[in-house]
Amino acid sequence: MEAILKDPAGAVIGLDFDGTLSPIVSDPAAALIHPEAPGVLAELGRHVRAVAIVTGRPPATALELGPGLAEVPGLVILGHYGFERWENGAISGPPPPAGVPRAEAELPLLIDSLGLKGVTIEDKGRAVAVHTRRADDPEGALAVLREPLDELAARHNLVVEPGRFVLELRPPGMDKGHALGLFLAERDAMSVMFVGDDLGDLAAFEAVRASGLPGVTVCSGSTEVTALAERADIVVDGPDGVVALLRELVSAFSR
Ligand SMILES: O=P(O)(O)OC[C@H]1O[C@H](O[C@H]2O[C@H](CO)[C@@H](O)[C@H](O)[C@H]2O)[C@H](O)[C@@H](O)[C@@H]1O
Repeated sequence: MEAILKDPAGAVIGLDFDGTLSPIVSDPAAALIHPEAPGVLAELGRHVRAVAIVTGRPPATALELGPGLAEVPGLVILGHYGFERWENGAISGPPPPAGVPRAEAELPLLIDSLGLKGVTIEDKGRAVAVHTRRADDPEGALAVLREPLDELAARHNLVVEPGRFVLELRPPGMDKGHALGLFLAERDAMSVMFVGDDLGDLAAFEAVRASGLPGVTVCSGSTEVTALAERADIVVDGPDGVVALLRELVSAFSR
């Protein structure tokens, strides 16, 4: 943190979206960014080298669920775990893998055959997520789904990304750590902070350490995931705590 405070202009600030900037809700389509987050990110963006949102969401969805984000100066969104990038109003990325629609077509029958109720499917374009938060037994449904989804993913050249009551089938070859590492090099970062809440953010925590830069890892704490808090330098209380921390940073930069 010392290096970031000493030279904000050299700092890259990376943040996850769901559970970090946006409070967790039961319906993924109803998620909305913390009302104060776009404003504080805009202030932060005026001081630091770059602000990047590194998320499993498609960048277009993050912008939809994050009104005001498009106005954050210099913001980059590395979506789909880094496969898709939004910057200056434009989205770029490789063509979506053919395996995703094929796997998705098999999902309703598979879920039905396992006798699961309340399990929902989120079509994300270049990935598909299977959510259990609204199942009768979310934890149990996750356990029942794990092996069949591993098998389905392998048949379609996909991998399973676990998260908060979700198993996502997505293409291999990219993760938040790789995405963050490339971004730090691209921006010639002098220091880095990454804020996340879920298992997919562990790779970004590792990238902070592997970069060799002065870095700080922050966990947006919850009762649902403990693995991140155990590895974080700082733990704050969910998106409210994240916004408060970012506000403190902005005040320190302005002094
Ligand atoms: O990398 P992230 O920005 O954290 O995105 C990861 C997944 O987040 C979303 O699911 C999570 O948030 C939902 C809304 O609060 C919640 O209902 C769900 O239980 C969480 O797992 C999103 O729906 C996924 O597509 C993202 O991959």
